[in-house]
Amino acid sequence: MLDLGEIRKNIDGIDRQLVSLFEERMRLTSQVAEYKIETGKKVLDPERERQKLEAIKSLVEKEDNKHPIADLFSQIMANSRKGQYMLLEKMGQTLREPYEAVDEIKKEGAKVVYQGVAGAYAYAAMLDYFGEDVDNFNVPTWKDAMEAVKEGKADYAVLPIENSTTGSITAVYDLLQEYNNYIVAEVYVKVEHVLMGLKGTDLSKVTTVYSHAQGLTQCESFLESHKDWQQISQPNTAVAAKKIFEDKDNSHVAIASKEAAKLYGLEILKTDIADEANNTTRFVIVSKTRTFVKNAKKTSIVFECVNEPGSLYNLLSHIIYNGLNMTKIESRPIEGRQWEFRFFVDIEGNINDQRVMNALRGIEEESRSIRLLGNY
Ligand SMILES: O=C(O)C(=O)C[C@]1(C(=O)O)C=C[C@@H](O)C=C1
Repeated sequence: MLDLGEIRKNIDGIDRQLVSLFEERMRLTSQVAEYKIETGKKVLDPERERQKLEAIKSLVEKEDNKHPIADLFSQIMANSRKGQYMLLEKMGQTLREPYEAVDEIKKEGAKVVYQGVAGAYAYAAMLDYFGEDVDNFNVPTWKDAMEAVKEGKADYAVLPIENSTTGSITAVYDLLQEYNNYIVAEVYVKVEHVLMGLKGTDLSKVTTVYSHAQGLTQCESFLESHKDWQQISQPNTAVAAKKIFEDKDNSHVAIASKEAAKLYGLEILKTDIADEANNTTRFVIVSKTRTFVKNAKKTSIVFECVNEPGSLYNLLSHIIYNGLNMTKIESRPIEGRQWEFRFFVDIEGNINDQRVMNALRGIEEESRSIRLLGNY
């Protein structure tokens, strides 16, 4: 009968040797880092790693151990690289481009653009962040909003990026990639649909309800109890509210935001009519300048990795290795390269946080490209 205690004691002895050899190896790779700092040589040396793995595999006696040993040494070298990036960043050898750090994003006198019409949810997000007196204008598309910021016609754009029920707004992610604008803040707006009509509207006399198709779908249960109402969709919820105001017919009602009711002087007939109580949209505030608040807590990046096994895993390992929390990942196809993707990632932390610096450094060195989208 084998003695488990005895076997484990032997394993413990071997592990002690592995740990001490690992530490000795890490000390040597720190010296390599010093050499690389002096000479400007890149940390990642794919040819050396390839040769190393081949050599290691040829050392094993048992064929079955070839794959596990290569796996183990890939990890050891990945960790040695991470240690080297950490040293490089500590020595001030950063690749990060400079930015302006401010106490607060400047809101006074700012000109803001949003997509849609007054009373829409982007409009509510804008008022929420910039205040009621903000100097603003609207444009028909999200791309127009990005363009207005790029051309300096607006200081900031307000764009929806994700909804808690329906997910990411992928077109806006693509625009963040296309334009060299930066995310400087975010705002969460609860999408609270309310029923509105002219002052003194009698619900029992209503014949028609207007809203955006999404608004009608999101209030399905409420509309079930008003089956006799004709449902008519409009380009967006604010247009529906405007229609009630203009048509002056008190048998017509609209489903839109509270802001839309206020804007068109309509009476709120019923609140909380959406099926999903916590329907929230996250909006980003985008600027042309690299100006981030000093106490920013979230870092957004976009990167592309080479199309080979494990490449995404390896890049994300920089986030894990530095103990950071990744709060979001979104993949989008790369135009002109079928079935290749770029990844949008949000991590908790400020870009001045050592751990964030190390992770971004590692991804920068080992990805095909990376861009900092914002720190807010
Ligand atoms: O030899 C080097 O240049 C090192 O930086 C050391 C090491 C390793 O851990 O073996 C780490 C990273 C390189 O990609 C190659 C090898």
